[in-house]
Amino acid sequence: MSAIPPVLLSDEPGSFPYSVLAERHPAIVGQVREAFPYGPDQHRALDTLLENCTKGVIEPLPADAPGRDLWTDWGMDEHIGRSWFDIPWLWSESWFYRRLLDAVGYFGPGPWQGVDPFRPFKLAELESPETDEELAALDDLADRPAEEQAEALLHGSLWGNRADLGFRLSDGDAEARAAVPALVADDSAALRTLLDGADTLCLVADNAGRELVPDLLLIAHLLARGRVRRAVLHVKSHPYYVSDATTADVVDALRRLTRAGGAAAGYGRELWAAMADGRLTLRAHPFSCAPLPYEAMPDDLRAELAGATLTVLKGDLNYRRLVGDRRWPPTTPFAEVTAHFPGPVAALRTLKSDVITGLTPATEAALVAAEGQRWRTGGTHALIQVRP
Ligand SMILES: O=P(O)(O)OC[C@@]1(O)O[C@H](CO)[C@@H](O)[C@@H]1O
Repeated sequence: MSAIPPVLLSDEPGSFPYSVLAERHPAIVGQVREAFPYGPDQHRALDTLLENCTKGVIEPLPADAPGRDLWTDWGMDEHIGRSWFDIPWLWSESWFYRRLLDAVGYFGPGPWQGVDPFRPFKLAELESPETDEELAALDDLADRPAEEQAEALLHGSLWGNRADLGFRLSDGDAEARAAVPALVADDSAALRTLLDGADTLCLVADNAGRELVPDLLLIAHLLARGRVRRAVLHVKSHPYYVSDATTADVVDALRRLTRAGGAAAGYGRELWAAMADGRLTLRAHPFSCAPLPYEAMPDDLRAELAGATLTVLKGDLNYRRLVGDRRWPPTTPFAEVTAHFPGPVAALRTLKSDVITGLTPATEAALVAAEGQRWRTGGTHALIQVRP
């Protein structure tokens, strides 16, 4: 068993975690503020949040705040009074989204209850010409052999993870940088074996829009071909990390598909029918927005995932939560750091933060020789890792 490195904090100026707290979060506050005709109370609360998240300390949730008990279970009391930069990065990031939702009145009561502050950005992406193009490409794919379709849809879902609005906010050039198609780790053969004839596939979604659409297409394909009997799509219980998918985002994506025409509409109808007959279900467990690694998941979720043939975790944040948000030596075996997970698990992720495991020494050496450490955070590399 490898030695366990400490969890990532955000206290090192110049590091990626530091930039997220010092730059990305203030930028998100600014964008949300501009996107809605908020009133003076909300503007004041956003000012307070901005000051607090960059210069202040963790302050307790009010006694009557919704979800306060959960946050107490998730370690709030031990962080109170400490700088956001000195506590685990994973924790302070989740806290930021929680406090942002408080500031705009998301948890209510009041007229802004349930109004997703990120919805305008998510909808803009769903309506973008890029989404049109991606959906139109499905018409050509429809004539290809089933295996080729499955492969294309799997890679669509994987690379869809580049479409992360939080990431693009703090890295304006991200989209223009060319992706490197060769995966840094590729267990897709093991993934195919697990998916073939699977009873239950749990897919833990990441971003809405241009990531969720290909996730849904992949699920539709697997269900329609009978490769998977049923699928459970785990989404966030509330808006999170800007573009993370909620139930409302699934509904928007399904509507987008069904009105697209062509092959896309066929996928949309398949998914709509699968929702109706129970082959596709949604799950929004509160732990989906917890500031903790999956190793700490509660018993009910553990039991549920233990019953799945395979759980596929999408994206960078889920990867961090799966392996623990630690600076592992990159060659630490993936199977070792995911041994805690209650069943077979796969990660589909583009690399957008420092955490990485499961590389061969040769792969790591080649990446470092070519790019220094930029490959870790640039969003140009991707991986498929499986622990059967
Ligand atoms: O999980 P996702 O959408 O793939 O990526 C999330 C992300 O943009 O946000 C985190 C930093 O704020 C990092 O894990 C990563 O850069």
